[in-house]
Amino acid sequence: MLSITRMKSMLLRPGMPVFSLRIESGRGLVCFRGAEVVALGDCKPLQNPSFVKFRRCSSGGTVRSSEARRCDLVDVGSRRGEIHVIVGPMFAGKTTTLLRRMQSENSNGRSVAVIKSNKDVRYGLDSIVTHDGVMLPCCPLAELSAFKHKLGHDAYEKLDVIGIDEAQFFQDLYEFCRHSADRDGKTIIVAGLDGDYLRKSFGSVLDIIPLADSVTKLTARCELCGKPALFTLRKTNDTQKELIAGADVYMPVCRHHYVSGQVVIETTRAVLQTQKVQCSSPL
Ligand SMILES: Nc1ncnc2c1ncn2[C@@H]1O[C@H](COP(=O)(O)OP(=O)(O)O)[C@@H](O)[C@H]1O
Ligand SMILES: Cc1cn([C@H]2C[C@H](O)[C@@H](COP(=O)(O)O)O2)c(=O)[nH]c1=O
Ligand SMILES: [Zn+2]
Repeated sequence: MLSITRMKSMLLRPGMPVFSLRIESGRGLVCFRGAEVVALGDCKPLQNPSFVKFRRCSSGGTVRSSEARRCDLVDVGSRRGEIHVIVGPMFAGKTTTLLRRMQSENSNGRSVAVIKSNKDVRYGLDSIVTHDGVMLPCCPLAELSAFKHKLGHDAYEKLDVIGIDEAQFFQDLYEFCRHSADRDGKTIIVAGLDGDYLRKSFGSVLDIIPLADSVTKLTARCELCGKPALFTLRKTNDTQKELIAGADVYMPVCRHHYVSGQVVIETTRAVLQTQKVQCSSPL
């Protein structure tokens, strides 16, 4: 633990690497090397810090003779971050579960916000919408790193819970979840596809499993036999990984019907390819 009193007697020593501290309320002039504070300005005392989070100064580099840097001190000790991941095939209830969890957090008096990828415009842009048509306002983004700036620093500081839908479309998912939970003490609830139509890892969803407090894999109903559906079958011949669509293109299936269905689709694709080659070659 670092008390303000320990900070008083430190003097700047030129040529030292400098970090910065952030405090939740107020701002301070403080520089330190490792856990040693090397200079102190008009800092407000930390409210009973169980520990303070050290971060390298945004300007980085070393301290020149009499220079001090404006930075904040944050007492993150009282806020413990969490990460909860909800995965499964399409139509498994991932968005429904996320939406219900966010409503529950909100009714418990916690401040919540939901983000979704701006790639998903199937049912509208500024709401997350389940396949049943249930909606919740959200912030559509291309990258999660834009969220704090878009929401505003003070509003972000007040947030307790952040929901992320269609997480497979965010390339910066890992770093956003890590920083928001570890550094900022937020509860992050992530909903997304674990696999694409080929049952391959989709985006960074599987990468955040090692960061997670909990992982929930949901199932849908197999459209062909009614058994639990683990996978998403693409009914068309499209082969690109990202194809925004609903039941017109995709259906949830069990393992048996995925394997048999995939065989039918691959055979059809091969036949069509052969016909295309024959049609294009001279007689
Ligand atoms: N084959 C299916 N199995 C399960 N639910 C289905 C199926 N087809 C349509 N649905 C509907 O989809 C809803 C789940 O929608 P949603 O939460 O948006 O799923 P996800 O986000 O996982 O794609 C279910 O409540 C159900 O009404
Ligand atoms: C399997 C698969 C899906 N997608 C797209 C299709 C939808 O727009 C979303 C998933 O929506 P949901 O909330 O899980 O129903 O992802 C894709 O681009 N590629 C795929 O392989
Ligand atoms: Zn089946």
